[in-house]
Amino acid sequence: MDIIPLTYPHQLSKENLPATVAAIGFFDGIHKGHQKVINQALNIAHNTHKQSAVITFDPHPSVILKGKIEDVQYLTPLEEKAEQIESLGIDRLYIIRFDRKLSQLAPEDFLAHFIIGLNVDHLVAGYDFTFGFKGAGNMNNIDELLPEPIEVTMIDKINFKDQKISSSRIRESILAGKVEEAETLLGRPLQLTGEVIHGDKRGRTIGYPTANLMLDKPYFLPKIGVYAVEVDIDGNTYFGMANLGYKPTFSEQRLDPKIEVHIFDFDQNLYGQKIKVIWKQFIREEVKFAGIDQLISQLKQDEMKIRQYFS
Ligand SMILES: Cc1cc2nc3c(=O)[nH]c(=O)nc-3n(C[C@H](O)[C@H](O)[C@H](O)COP(=O)(O)O)c2cc1C
Ligand SMILES: Nc1ncnc2c1ncn2[C@@H]1O[C@H](COP(=O)(O)OP(=O)(O)O)[C@@H](O)[C@H]1O
Repeated sequence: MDIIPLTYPHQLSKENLPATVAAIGFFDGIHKGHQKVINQALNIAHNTHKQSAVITFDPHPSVILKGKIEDVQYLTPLEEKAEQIESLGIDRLYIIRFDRKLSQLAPEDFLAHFIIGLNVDHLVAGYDFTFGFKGAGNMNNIDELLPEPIEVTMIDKINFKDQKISSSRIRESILAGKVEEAETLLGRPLQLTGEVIHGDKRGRTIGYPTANLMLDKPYFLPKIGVYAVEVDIDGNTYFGMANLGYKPTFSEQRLDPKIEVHIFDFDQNLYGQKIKVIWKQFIREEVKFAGIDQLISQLKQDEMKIRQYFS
């Protein structure tokens, strides 16, 4: 997949670009609804022997329009968004820099410059996609705003349990620890990868060694607590129990939560290895124990409960 960052104005000329079917949207999370839009563009491109593209924006418009500093918590930060889009099989990804100048572009100029100007002759978007100054362009008036006619395909909203699948709904699910619901809405497992680093070497002394992770990129983390997890090591899947938190029994810091996982029926050195952790179910809140014996007896209960969950 070619990744092409664009600003307004860009210097590309239509004549040098292939006829393209493009899906457009912010697409944070690349969830099931987004996948439907992108897959529709892919199918049309395949059937009409054209190139496929995704057109997206960075940063999120709210950063510019609502003056939020760049601390929007993305479900898929740009790098992961690009990876997800690539995995769907898209040929090129245009990333339009969303700045003040872009936000002031009239809807018809947006289409002329970023749709017609990129040789897009078939555009696919969700029913609620808006574009141009004050979001005045939308899927109802797009035909009148296009400087020349092209095909436009609108994808209806998709629901889960009578509610629209949206990035904000998924964010809420994850923050509430509802990781199985997030998996359903995302249409893929909620997971992260990191390198196993050294901890305090306490785990082995209490019968529960834990692989401590240094994450390889920023992730949208679930609620603090203990989870049943699947662990992927070199393509092999194991079951385990993870703690996402601060180890309040041993530490006072509350700023930077850490992830560690005890893998069932496993006894190998993992330091320096990359492992993948897939969140399966929230088990309990993290607590500050009076001492190490209370922690151990709770870990035994967690293990029983989680082994049962997986059996
Ligand atoms: C399943 C699981 C649950 C845990 N729950 C708690 C907890 O509720 N409170 C806490 O202070 N630490 C908790 N821990 C963290 C342990 O304190 C930690 O694994 C232990 O101190 C070993 O740390 P080390 O890997 O740095 O040696 C949990 C760890 C695991 C694997
Ligand atoms: N079942 C297991 N689950 C997790 N790590 C294990 C397991 N068995 C062995 N290990 C190894 O032990 C290390 C964790 O032991 P621990 O005493 O908790 O040390 P640390 O505090 O450095 O994480 C892991 O990084 C890994 O290399």
